[in-house]
Parts: sequence; structure tokens; C-alpha cells
Amino acid sequence: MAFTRVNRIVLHHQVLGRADGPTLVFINSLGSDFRIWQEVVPDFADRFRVVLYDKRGHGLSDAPAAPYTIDDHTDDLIALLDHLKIDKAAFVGLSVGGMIAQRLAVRSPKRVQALALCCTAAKIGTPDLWAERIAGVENSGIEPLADNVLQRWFTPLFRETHPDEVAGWRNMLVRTPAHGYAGTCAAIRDADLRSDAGRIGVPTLCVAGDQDGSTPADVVKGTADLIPGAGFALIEGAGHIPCVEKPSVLSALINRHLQEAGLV
Ligand SMILES: O=C(O)CC1=CCC(=O)O1
Repeated sequence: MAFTRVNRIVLHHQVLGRADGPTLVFINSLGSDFRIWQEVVPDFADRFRVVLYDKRGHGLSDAPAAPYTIDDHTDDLIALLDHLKIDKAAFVGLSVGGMIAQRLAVRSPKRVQALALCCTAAKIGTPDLWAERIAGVENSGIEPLADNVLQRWFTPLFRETHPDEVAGWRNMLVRTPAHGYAGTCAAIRDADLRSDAGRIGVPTLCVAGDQDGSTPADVVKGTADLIPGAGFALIEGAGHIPCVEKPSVLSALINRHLQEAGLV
């Protein structure tokens, strides 16, 4: 793993896998760090150079003062790619990570070879919902929200059968800096990428979890319908974080998409 200062903040990242392969970049969701991809990465590292990073406000990256915008997050990703001398890559974005990927595809189309947009949309939630979440976090931190968030992240079956894993992922969530979390909530609150969607010109697959309480399948499908030629896949028995709950199913979908896009 490595730390690099870009845009006046330190970003935590890791590059692994096949150094001479095509590049695959994973972008995280709200309240998570790049450990959530650990079950998925081995399915790609034999053929791809894999890049993982913690976006600002999360994980071991710096958490500058809130609020942030999706363009702040996109600027950070572009600066990290510049630093790593990556001129083009495929991107897998989860939730707000998928919003960052959508924005990148419009701002820097030459850099994007393919997109896998997981449990995400061009617009997530409502301004009121995010304002309430931000106020809660500013007043009382993440802890009081955590159990509700976990109900959206994971299905009842997973929570019942994997209590220790769920407790560990809960630790990751509540240890996110409160202002980093709130800063990214503001980015989601202010982002409406629906007018960008029609300008995405790369092979795109949108993936939904059938029990996702944050970006329900119909919302993900609605975004797929806005992106020219985008495919849509539904994972059964998955909540909002399929890379943890259904990693091999998610990997298979992404692998097939990248093959169809001609990357491997
Ligand atoms: O916290 C949630 O509800 C899940 C979520 C929404 C956007 C994101 O990145 O995660």
C-alpha cells in the first residue's frame, strides 16, 4: 500500500496484480474503505493491474473540511491516475463510487475504457434525506445511524449468518471520520448526473442487489436506461455491498462485461 499527496490531501491507495495488464480501478461507497474489495480482487489480479484507493474523508486518506462535491472526488481520482501514470482504465464504482465513475466518464472520456456501476444511480436519494443524515452525523456522529445503514448494506440472511463479519464492517463504518462521511453525504445530496448519463460513451454494466435498501433495483435500472447501450444485471440475495455479500457473483458479472468490452 502507498500514500500519495494529490490536491493537497494524502490519498491511501494500493496497486497490485499484473503490472503489464489492462488497469482496473475500484471506487468505494460512502462509509467504506478499500478493504471491501478483498474478496473480489483475486478474481482480477491475474490479468489486470488493479488499483484500490480510499477516497477523501474515508479509510486512511485525509479528511479535509466538509462539504465535498462529486467533482472534488473526481478531481482526486484524476490526480491519483496522473500520479500513477495511468492514462486509461476500466472502473468499478460502488454507490457514490459509481457516481464518481459516471462523472469521470463524462469529464475524461479518453481515460475510461469500460464502466461497471454497482448499486448506484445518476441520482441517489433526496436532498431532504441527505440533509437529515448530515445533521444527524454532525450532531451525534455515525454510531447512532450505523445499524440502519447495515440493514441496507446486507440482507437479513447475511446479517443472521455472518454476525462477526457484520460487526467488523460496522467497525469500519463507525470509524470513518464523521466530517469525511458528512462531506461525502453532501456530495451525494448535490449530485444529479441524469443529464450526464446520455453522454457516457463506453461499455457500461449496471448491477443491482435485489435487497438493496439504498439504491433499489428499479433505481439502478432507471440509470442503466439513461446510459446508451448499458446492460443491467440483478444479483439475488444481495444488499448494497455485493462485493462483500456475493463477491464471486459480482466478479463473474464484471469479468464477463470486461471480456465483452474487449479488455481481456
Ligand atoms: O448509506 C447508505 O445508505 C448507502 C449509500 C448511499 C450512497 C453510498 O455510497 O452508500
